[in-house]
This record gives sequence, C-alpha cells and structure tokens, in this order.
Amino acid sequence: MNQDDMKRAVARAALDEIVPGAILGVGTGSTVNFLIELLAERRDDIPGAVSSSEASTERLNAIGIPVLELNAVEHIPVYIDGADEVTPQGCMTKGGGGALTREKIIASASDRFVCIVDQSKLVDRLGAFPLPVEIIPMAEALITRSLRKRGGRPTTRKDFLTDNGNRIIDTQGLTIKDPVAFEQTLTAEPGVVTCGTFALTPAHRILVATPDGTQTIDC
Ligand SMILES: O=C(CO)[C@H](O)[C@H](O)COP(=O)(O)O
Repeated sequence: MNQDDMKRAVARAALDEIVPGAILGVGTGSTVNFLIELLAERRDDIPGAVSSSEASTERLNAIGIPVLELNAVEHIPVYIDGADEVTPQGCMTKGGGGALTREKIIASASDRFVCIVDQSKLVDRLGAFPLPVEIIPMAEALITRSLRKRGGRPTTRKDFLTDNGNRIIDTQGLTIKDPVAFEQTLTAEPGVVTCGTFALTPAHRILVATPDGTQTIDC
C-alpha cells in the first residue's frame, strides 16, 4: 500500500463521520482531495459545505456540493481535515498547503475536528515539520527575527500568497515542548495572522491509515 492508497483509505473511513443533513466543514490538501472525490457518493446527505480554501471550494463545486460562507452558517457539527503532524493528544502542525488561517477559523467554529492522516504524520512531539506562520507582509522581517530568537531557521515561502493575500514563513528546527503556550505566545505577536500549531483547536478524533487498516484515536 503506497501513501496515496493510505490517504484514499483514510478518506473513505472519514465518510462515517459525516452527520447527514448537516453542513460539513471541509479542509485542504491532498488527503482531503481524496475525501472530496468520495463526497460525491454522499451528496444527498450533505446540504452544503464550508470550505477552508479556494482550491477545496473549486473541487466541491465541481461535484455539486454547495459551498456556503461561514458567516451564513450557524452550526457545523464536524470539520474534516488533514495535518502535517499530529500527536496522539490531537495537537497538530498544519499549513503545509498554506490554508492554515481559514482552517483554524473553521476548526474553531465546528463542534468536532476529525483529523485524517496516513501513519507517517503521527508523531510524539511537534516540530519535525517546518512550522508555517501566516503573516501580514510588512511584519516579515520582524517575525523572522522573532522566530530566530525562538531557535528556529525561518524562510519565507517563495512565490506564494495565501487566499487572504498574506505571506507564509516556514520555520525549521523549533522545539515545541508546550504546544498550547507556544501557540498562545506566537499568535499574540503583532503581524502574525496565525501559526500552524493547532493546540487550542485540537483534533477530537484522529483517523490514521496504516497498511493494516485505519485506526481511530479519540483525543
Ligand atoms: O494544513 C493543510 C493545508 O494547509 C493540510 O491539511 C496539510 O498540509 C496536510 O496536507 P496533505 O493531506 O496534502 O498531506
């Protein structure tokens, strides 16, 4: 079983998380792309979706699932999204695809976050994956210095703007011992829109694809 087979398998397992008749929160990335393909089978159960990126919106529209503005929606029972790293406690690093800010907003608006990953993403501690931080462009040098002070090696993502028109700084080499404190302090820095550490909006359930089947971790 290769990585794409595992992504497809975990996406299929996530179909059981859909609440029929309710708005579904949909994330971004290659694992979610497999999910969106499969959502075509469940179109009648899904009156609409809230999407975390223009890319996912386009795919949802292509299969005929209406995409609603978050401002027009009162209740999202489930948000399904991938991650770049996730601990068994549900803390994640996200934003490899650059959609972290909208992802965090929808995660915070949803009752439950179901994280779908293949086994390569499950880690004991966050930090091996370079941390994405979305920033207001005029703060690039300021935040770069701050990330260096935290012990990291920051680089601005080349030729990339987020759906919100901002830049991303990716930082290697950070040690994130306390993800909650780390997220609180970094997101409090002026110029930071948000960071890819999801500790304040953790996953409630992780579906992990392995070659032997999909495992469920309730956090
Ligand atoms: O946070 C994300 C996008 O901003 C994705 O969930 C994360 O990058 C995982 O993507 P993939 O499923 O392609 O490995």
